[in-house]
Amino acid sequence: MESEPVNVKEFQELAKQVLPKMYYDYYAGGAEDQYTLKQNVEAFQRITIRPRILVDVSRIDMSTTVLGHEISAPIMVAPTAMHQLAHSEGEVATARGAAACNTIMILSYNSTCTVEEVASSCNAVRFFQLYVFKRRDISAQLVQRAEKSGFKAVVLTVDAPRLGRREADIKNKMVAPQLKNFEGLLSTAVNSNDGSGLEAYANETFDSSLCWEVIGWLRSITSLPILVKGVLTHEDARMAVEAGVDGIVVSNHGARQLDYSPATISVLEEVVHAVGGKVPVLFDGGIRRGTDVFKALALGWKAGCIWSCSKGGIWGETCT
Ligand SMILES: Cc1cc2nc3c(=O)[nH]c(=O)nc-3n(C[C@H](O)[C@H](O)[C@H](O)COP(=O)(O)O)c2cc1C
Ligand SMILES: CC(C)CC(=O)C(=O)O
Repeated sequence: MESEPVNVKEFQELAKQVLPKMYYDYYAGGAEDQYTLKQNVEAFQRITIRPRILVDVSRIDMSTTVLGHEISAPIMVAPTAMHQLAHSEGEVATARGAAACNTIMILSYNSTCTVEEVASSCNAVRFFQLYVFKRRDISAQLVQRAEKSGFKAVVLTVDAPRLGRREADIKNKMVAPQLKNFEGLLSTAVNSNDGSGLEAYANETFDSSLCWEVIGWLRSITSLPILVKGVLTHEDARMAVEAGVDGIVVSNHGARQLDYSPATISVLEEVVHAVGGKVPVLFDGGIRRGTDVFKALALGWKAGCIWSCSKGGIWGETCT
């Protein structure tokens, strides 16, 4: 590319040029036929905007609050694993970026930098994304380390009882590195001769028996607010509210888990309606532009509404 990139698509193209194929495919890919991956973006493209004229827009304030934390715009950093596969500074650099933009970063449980390294690198408000291992003691330790390091919320990912079947990772024999957070606790390194090492790591460690009981368990080990990430139906949204969560993230994990799950923008209204403003609703999947953020906002009427875009490195909230 001759000139500076001007949109997320162009950044993605640059990434393809410079990253090893195994890593690019891991970052960019979805599960199985990648039908939902395509739909996440195309469902946004099908929504058009009905503009109104002669409205004074000379002074715009996009700032908002998420769980009481003020951010400059309804955009935050979604949790994505293993940033050091793309850059040696990894999540520390991402956190600095979030701080510079005055927004919140959600650090992945599977980060390549430790929670302590990220915490000491900048003053960004940070949330901690959690997977629950079969070894709950290890997950508890991580949550408690995050809390001690000043993270402000736990985002529990619930759409990965098993890792999605990502066919590119299987073909590339995707390597799972040793993650520093777990050094001395558990081996995460899988160099697989037989398919995706990442899938082997996840299937070995993630607790596939997880059910609603986990919310009570989490409450018993942390005083941080708890958000549930991976809600796609009104039934589960209501159950999450009843379970006492502090927030809901509408997400299909960037189409990396269950292929043929709906495009997230197509279920946002259903979830927002079911939640009825009781807790904030966050959103991610397919956001690639500011107009996508606007569309998600417009569909999140009457509720605090948050959304994210990992490919563009953004997330956000508004309140109407
Ligand atoms: C490379 C990559 C790694 C991810 N890692 C995690 C993770 O560790 N934990 C998690 O809850 N979600 C993870 N996600 C899902 C994102 O948090 C988010 O739900 C999704 O990427 C949003 O869709 P989008 O990629 O279309 O913006 C990952 C997504 C990508 C692309
Ligand atoms: C290491 C993986 C389990 C992280 C993840 O959630 C993902 O790749 O989507």
